[in-house]
Amino acid sequence: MPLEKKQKVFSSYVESFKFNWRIFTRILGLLRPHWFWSITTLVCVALATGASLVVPQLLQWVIDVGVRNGNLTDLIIAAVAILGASTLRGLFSYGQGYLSQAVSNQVAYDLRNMMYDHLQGLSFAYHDDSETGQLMSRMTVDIEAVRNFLPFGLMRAALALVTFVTVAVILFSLDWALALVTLICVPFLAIFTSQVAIRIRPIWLAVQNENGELSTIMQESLSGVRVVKSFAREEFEMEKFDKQNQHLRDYSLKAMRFMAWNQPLLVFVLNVVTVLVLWVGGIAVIQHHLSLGTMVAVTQYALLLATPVRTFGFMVNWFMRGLSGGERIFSVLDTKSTVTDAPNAKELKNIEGHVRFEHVDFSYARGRQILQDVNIDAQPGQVVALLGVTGSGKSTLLHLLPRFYDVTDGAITVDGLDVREVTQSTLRRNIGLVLQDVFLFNATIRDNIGYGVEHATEEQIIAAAKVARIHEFILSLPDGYDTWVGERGVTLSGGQKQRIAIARTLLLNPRILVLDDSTSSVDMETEYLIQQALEAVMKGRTSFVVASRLRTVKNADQILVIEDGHIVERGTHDTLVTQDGPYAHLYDLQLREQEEFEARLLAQQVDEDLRKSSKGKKEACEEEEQYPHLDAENVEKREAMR
Ligand SMILES: Nc1ncnc2c1ncn2[C@@H]1O[C@H](COP(=O)(O)OP(=O)(O)OP(=O)(O)O)[C@@H](O)[C@H]1O
Repeated sequence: MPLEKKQKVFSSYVESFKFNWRIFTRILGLLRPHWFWSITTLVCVALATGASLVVPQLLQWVIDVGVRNGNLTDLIIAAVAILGASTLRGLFSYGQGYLSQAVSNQVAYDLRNMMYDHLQGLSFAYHDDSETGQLMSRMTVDIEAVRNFLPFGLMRAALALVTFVTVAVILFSLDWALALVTLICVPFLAIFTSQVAIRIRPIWLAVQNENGELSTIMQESLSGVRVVKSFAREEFEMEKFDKQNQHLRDYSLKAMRFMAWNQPLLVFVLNVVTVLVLWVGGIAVIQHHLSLGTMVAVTQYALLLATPVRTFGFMVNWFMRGLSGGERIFSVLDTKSTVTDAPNAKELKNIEGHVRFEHVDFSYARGRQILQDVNIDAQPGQVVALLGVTGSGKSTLLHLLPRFYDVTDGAITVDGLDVREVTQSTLRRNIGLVLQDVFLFNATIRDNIGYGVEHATEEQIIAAAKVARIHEFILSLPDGYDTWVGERGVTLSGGQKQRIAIARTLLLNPRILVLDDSTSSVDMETEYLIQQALEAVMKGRTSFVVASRLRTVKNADQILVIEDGHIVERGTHDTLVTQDGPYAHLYDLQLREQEEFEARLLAQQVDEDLRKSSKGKKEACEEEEQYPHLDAENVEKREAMR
């Protein structure tokens, strides 16, 4: 190999060693809170090793002194001492086994919490880029690898080290020549093990990555099972899964093949050492250079090395697996959230709800500019409706207010305070959100409505459900508020989920409301009910509403028309509808049909009521009370249609 290449290989080994060392010391750092039990475990390791090392010494003594002198008392003393040492060894081994498992389970518990808390704290931008399956595999498979690293990797390594060092010292004190013969395997083991460790590490990392990929595929196809089935793509999904499964199997087999070579080779080396000890020691005994007791003791010590040597391969395996798991875990833990609380972040309390967007620009991490020079001044209690074609940036704009993402330029203020200067928790507590994708937890309806408010009372939950017009429906279910909604609320219709989400937000009683198309999947009648409720709820609260429904737009204090990230028009319905601008265009395109449909629907309902009624005039008056949302314009239209 040319010198330059050799240097390259060497420096890559050094780099890999440094990297592994860093991960190793970080894993060791996880033991810091459990230092007492970790040290107790090490003491148990040392004592168990000590107890087992006494036995060959006793054997030497009983052969060389007791047997030679024919002293039965010596034999009895040796037997009792050996039994005692064995009992102590058993007890300390139990302590070491139990404590190392207890400590490692505690570390795994801490890691799971650290990872979960960290993931909860990471911004939307991180979650946009990461795969759920990979994160889940880090939370399970990788943490398990670190958990096993401690008892099977670290403790065994400690045991092996203590045994090697002590046996070496004792052997040299007994007979230096035999000691050299016995320990001849050590340099071989050191080189061999480091080679195995360096090669097996990337294989384990690949196994763990493939595992994450497999989890991602599984998670995606299970949560998207309806799409898979509706497109009859089961075969495709099965093949995709099988392919990934094959990758995982192949990498696992590669790792196992490596380890399978490792084990017999180590045992072979051990057997060669035993034969050498018997050969060299036997000749020395025959030539009277060595006592029989010493030779038996040396053979026993060589055998004592057998256990750590035999499990060396196993230990290296767990060691490297733990390091790969640690690397994947720390890469998540080291990720800094792009949205964090400022060091002196203030609490946002008792706000009025004056919201301003000042020259706001925004683009997602890797992409074009989505919002440009957005200016909004929403006075406390105002309703701001956002209108625009799909992809124009309405949801993005709403996501900036609770700091799901930070603006790229400009500022957003609440009561004059920049949202980046207040704590995220108090900011979000003041903003009630009903997002486009309604997400319900796999819990009861009561738990879902009460999600945002700790210790919400039954009365509060029912009151919110009533306002969101979902109470009657909930009562019609056999289990009422105790009905389990299934994963993501799968047992409910889109409209029912939305109303539960609205109730959940109402319970928060926020000063600022953000409603992203929250009534898009409800029928007209339900929408009226919800909108009536929301209008009452919006009173006194600053509200930002993505409007795809007529009533929201008409009643808004400000309508903002967004086109390709710019606000291109603003005003009220009455002013904008008369201008020949984008609003009038969008209104014609999206809303006029709704208006006419509504008017027709109402006219039909009223006609039906009148037909059914024997007291026509009286019914007509009642009808006005029944549909308070019927504005003058609709009444005119209805009359005209009649
Ligand atoms: N997490 C994201 N990462 C990168 N780009 C995104 C992300 N979310 C949205 N976008 C892009 O930003 C632009 C605006 O999207 P946004 O969801 O704000 O539009 P919208 O007006 O709310 O659309 P719709 O009415 O369909 O909900 C789109 O081009 C979209 O592709």
